[in-house]
Amino acid sequence: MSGKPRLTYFNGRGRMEPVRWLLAAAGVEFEEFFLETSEQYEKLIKDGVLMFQQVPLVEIDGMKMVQTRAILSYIAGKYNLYGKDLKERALIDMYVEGITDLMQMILMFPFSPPEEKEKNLASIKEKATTRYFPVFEKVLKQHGQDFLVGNKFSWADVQLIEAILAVEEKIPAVLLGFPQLQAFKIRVSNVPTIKKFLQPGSPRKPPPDQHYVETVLKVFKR
Ligand SMILES: N[C@@H](CCC(=O)N[C@@H](CS[C@H](CC=O)c1ccccc1)C(=O)NCC(=O)O)C(=O)O
Repeated sequence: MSGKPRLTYFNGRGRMEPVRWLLAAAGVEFEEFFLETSEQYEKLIKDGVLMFQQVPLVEIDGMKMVQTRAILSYIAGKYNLYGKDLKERALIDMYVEGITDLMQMILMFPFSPPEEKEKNLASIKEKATTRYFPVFEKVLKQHGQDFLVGNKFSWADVQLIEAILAVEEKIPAVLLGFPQLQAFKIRVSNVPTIKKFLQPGSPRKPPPDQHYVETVLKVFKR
């Protein structure tokens, strides 16, 4: 047992990517087990390791954690990325949940039928630019601080930078109307642990491709 957290998921972003980002932001190294076959998945279920027969699974501090939100909250709390008090934690929760709603659209995009892709991409652009990004542009403008909550680097900043980069992969000019977010992106990209995660060779996963989609569908026999 190396003592490092052990992540069980596909070799791709999916629901595990925010966990990789948060551990990396905290400067925590981790191991990964990549699900490739339905036999591996069924063995995890048979061994009683997946509480709800689902992944992500993160083995950390002697626990076999499932449910992405619970995993992320635990990591944020453990590595002091969850605000200084209950109110800052509530603000971080609101920001993270909002961004997660946007990321869910991006997560499911590769699984959408070809005839719906154009519509779904337009929907991602519309929600990012009219519902989600304006919130954080206003927060940064109003308090004029480097980070979203308590003028300290937190889980909310990690989730926002991940979302900005993911949306830019699909819509490169998306930040044009958001000068505060442009400055935020540069600032947070230069936080040493984030800078390292953004370099080649880090555990950050590439955008989902057809192989990833086919692997997921094969493992779940969909
Ligand atoms: N609340 C939970 C949910 C966790 C969850 O939906 N896990 C999935 C794999 S994620 C996968 C990959 C997406 O890129 C995906 C997700 C959706 C559709 C197809 C595949 C799963 O294990 N499905 C097996 C089943 O449900 O039988 C959490 O937040 O952790």
